[in-house]
Amino acid sequence: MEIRPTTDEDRDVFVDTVHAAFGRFPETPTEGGGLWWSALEMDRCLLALTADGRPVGTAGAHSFELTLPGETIVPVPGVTAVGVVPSHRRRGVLSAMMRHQLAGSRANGEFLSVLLASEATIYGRFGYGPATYTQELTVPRHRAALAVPRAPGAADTAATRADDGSVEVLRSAGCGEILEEVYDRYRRAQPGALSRPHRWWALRAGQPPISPAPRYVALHRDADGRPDGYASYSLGEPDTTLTVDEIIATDDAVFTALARFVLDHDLVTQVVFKHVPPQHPLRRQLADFRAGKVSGDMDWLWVRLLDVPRALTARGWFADGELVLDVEDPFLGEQGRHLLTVRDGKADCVPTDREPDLSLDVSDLGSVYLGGTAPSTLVRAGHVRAHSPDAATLADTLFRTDRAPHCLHWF
Ligand SMILES: CC(=O)SCCNC(=O)CCNC(=O)[C@H](O)C(C)(C)COP(=O)(O)OP(=O)(O)OC[C@H]1O[C@@H](n2cnc3c(N)ncnc32)[C@H](O)[C@@H]1OP(=O)(O)O
Repeated sequence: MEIRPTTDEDRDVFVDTVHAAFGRFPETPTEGGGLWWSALEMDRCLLALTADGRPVGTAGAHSFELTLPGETIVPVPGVTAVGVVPSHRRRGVLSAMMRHQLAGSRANGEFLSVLLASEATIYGRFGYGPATYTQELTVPRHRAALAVPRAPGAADTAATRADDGSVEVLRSAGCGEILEEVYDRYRRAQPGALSRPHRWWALRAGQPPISPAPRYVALHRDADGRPDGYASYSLGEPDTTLTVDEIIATDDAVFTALARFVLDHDLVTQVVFKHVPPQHPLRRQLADFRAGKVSGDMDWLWVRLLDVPRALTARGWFADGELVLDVEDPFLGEQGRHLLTVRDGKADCVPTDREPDLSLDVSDLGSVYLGGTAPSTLVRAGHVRAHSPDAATLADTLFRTDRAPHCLHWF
């Protein structure tokens, strides 16, 4: 078995092999499928070949930026197009490609790696843990009224003040540059969010509103006319349903204005919001709390740490304290005991021989890293070992973030 990086000349054979692994035939370019492949960075893709040169496995990576808690922005490989053809599975082809890819990412100086998992059972063994979650919310229109904010003075807070901006309906085909700019501003402030490289928008490679699939876009502008949010949506699938691909908003009031816009839409019986952060206040804003039904709930971004001290010192922290973490990385055959010291929002992380507070697998550290999973949940699940009664509470306090992570970029 040979694993080698690809070049532009390999694009067709790479794409063909991915399709064979997923049991699909190539999509026609009119559906946007062909465009999606055009965004692949062939110098970041790998092909696994048999001794006689037949391609049997693929793995790729996009060069993204990830926003960490504290609004630090770091480069990450977004692992994608992973597949092994059915005739060659369970012989270690993926394991060999993962090893190759992780070594390559480290050589690039990347200290985190991220992916979206087709199955939740695949990537834990390679050190990835689910780190962000997303929900689909379905709201019948006849129960969609929003409540009047109850808090004294609520009319003046950023989240609930009356909207002094405006909404204009456009078509996604004609406003890509505006969406790109708004998305970029949003993702820089949202922990867990990934960049959408300019190339993607220019190639229209991705899911709506990036792809050429026809979409309406409700574009929100502030009182000065500057775009500060949008909702990309389609009508009528199924009949009389308005489906929101994504609401991108630079603050809560803009999100509310856009939610109000789609919930008020005529000739619609229900609104499906495809991506709502699990802790989002939208359900609380409905006058009828039960009107917002969680119709989908899943993990989204999986995170793997490639360099524990660098990763822990890169993110922002919101409580002072000390914690000793004993981290096992069985896939890479590594183990390290780290003293994490947080003061004034910054962490120091050094090797130590002090007794650990927590013993954990690197995949579980990936799960808690962005603040989307409390360490105590993994202690209660039996995956992380707390060495004292207070250790889990201390870890919860330290890893907690000012804003829950969320990612809705598909790749
Ligand atoms: C980021 C992305 O692109 S997600 C897309 C992932 N791709 C797919 O889902 C396409 C369909 N599936 C496939 O192509 C293949 O089954 C793959 C890529 C998931 C696995 O490839 P393989 O070469 O069979 O994996 P490999 O032989 O290295 O398996 C390593 C270990 O993982 C386990 N494993 C592999 N796939 C799975 C799975 N789908 N579910 C559970 N365990 C799995 C194997 O049993 C093996 O365990 P062991 O070490 O205890 O024996």
